[in-house]
Amino acid sequence: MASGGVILSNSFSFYQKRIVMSSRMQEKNGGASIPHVLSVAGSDSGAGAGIQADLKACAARGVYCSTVITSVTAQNTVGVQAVHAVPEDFVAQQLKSVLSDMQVDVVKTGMLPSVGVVKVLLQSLTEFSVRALVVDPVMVSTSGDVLAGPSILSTFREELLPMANIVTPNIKEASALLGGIRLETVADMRNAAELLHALGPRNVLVKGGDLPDSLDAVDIFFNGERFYELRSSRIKTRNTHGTGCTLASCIAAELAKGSPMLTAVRVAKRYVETALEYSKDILIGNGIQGPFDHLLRLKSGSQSFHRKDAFNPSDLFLYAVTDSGMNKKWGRSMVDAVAAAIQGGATIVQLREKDAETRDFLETAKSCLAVCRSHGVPLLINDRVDIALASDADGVHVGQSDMPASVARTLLGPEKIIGVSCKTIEQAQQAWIGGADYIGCGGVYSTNTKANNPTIGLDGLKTVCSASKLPVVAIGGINASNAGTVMEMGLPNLKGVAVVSALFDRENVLAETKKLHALLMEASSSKIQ
Ligand SMILES: Cc1ncc(COP(=O)(O)OP(=O)(O)O)c(N)n1
Ligand SMILES: Cc1nc(C(=O)O)sc1CCOP(=O)(O)O
Ligand SMILES: [Mg+2]
Repeated sequence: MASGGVILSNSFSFYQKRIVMSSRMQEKNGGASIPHVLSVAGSDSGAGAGIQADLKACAARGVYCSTVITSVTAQNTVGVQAVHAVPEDFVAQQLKSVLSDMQVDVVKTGMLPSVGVVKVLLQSLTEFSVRALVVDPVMVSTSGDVLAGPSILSTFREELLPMANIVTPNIKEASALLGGIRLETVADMRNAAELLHALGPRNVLVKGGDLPDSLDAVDIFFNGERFYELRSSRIKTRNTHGTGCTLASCIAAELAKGSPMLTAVRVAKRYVETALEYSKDILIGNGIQGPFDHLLRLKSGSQSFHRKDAFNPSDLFLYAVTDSGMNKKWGRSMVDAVAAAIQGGATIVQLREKDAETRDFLETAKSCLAVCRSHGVPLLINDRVDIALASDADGVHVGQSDMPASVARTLLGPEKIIGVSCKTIEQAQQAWIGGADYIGCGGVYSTNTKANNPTIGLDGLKTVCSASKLPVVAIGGINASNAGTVMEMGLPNLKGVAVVSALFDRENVLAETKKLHALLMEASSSKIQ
């Protein structure tokens, strides 16, 4: 065992052993190994910190996380109400169960409530080799509750820190580990990092989040040779419960993936910053310090998260597809055009901006989204999955030469809407397999809006509709004079019509949309399914 770290993290012998082991396992089980962090920490019933935060952080970073629970806390956003320590021999049993069976890359520690638990852990680490040990020296919760008594300090200093590849104290913890020295400035933090490093860990990260009077959050990273001042903007939010656990877990996760230490720290900091920014307004619990959202999904005000159904096929009834050329020609902005279409009865909108600069497209998408959201009308983006993601639009529409639906689904997740253009039964089948929500089928009639677009006619539409497992919207040359005919055919799965020029290559978008809407209502009153 190398001193000052569990095992040489870049040791050739480790990698050799790992490769041999994993290829043997792969031969045996036909599987691939994935980076693995073992979290040895306490449970937080409020799930903002502790084991629960570690699991979420590792999941968010794409790393497997196993757990050894050292203590069970009754805890919420107000504070820690009770602590129940897990017996030391049972902590030992959990360690053995995990380490004897699974190839753990990195061990990350959080709440270690007794000297006995630290010793049990150290014993396990001599029996089972891992690549790195990340020590988050949890002593006081963010609410101020004491989670590890002073008796443990000397064990931390003398036995645990010398084994650590990195230790990540906040200012209070760094001060406690160093016998109560005052830490009030960045210079004090540098000094503390150096003193802590002398205790044996290979790297030290002193977190300055609690440093008074600083505009940005400064952390000091010291690797024994160089100091790094890692600065990030201070995010104003009550939702900071669990940031320490998360940061340490994220460092462990990046190390498990093979990153060098400084990279792992930088990535972890950026991840925590992003998560805090993303969840700065969410409200969970009534206490002064709330949890944040590791998976960046609960963003306050995000209508898409709260949407009950990801997609309602009847939204395809009157599908307005924009065209910037047409709107420019008639001297109106995209947002005004979309607002008028919605007012006239459009039930779904697609932004089809073929020539827009990316930045302009994104801004337009955001503005149109605000209008659509305020009316409960879904907004899809034509072709550009990146714009859909960046604007948080409700989904995308892709064609046969765009990104495949299955890839778009992977990128957008299960809740977004995906539409695919199909002219044949095979394409419709493929769209269904790829995870699309609906298909656009055309050109039903010839069109000047899309160049070189083969017309499949009403017969082609009928063929695809009859075979489709997905709802269908008809497109191509549809206007007030033929929409009734299309809908009155009563084709299976046909839910509506998608229209560009009949709405937007007109002077009065509102009036044209109203007219088409009324026609569709009439035609569908007996026919639409
Ligand atoms: C509802 C709807 N159906 C079909 C299309 C056409 O998509 P695609 O084939 O990708 O062609 P472009 O629109 O990208 O030129 C559509 N946009 N919407
Ligand atoms: C964008 C588009 N896709 C089509 C397809 O057949 O897949 S036809 C088309 C253009 C539709 O415009 P208009 O309503 O002005 O005819
Ligand atoms: Mg396309």
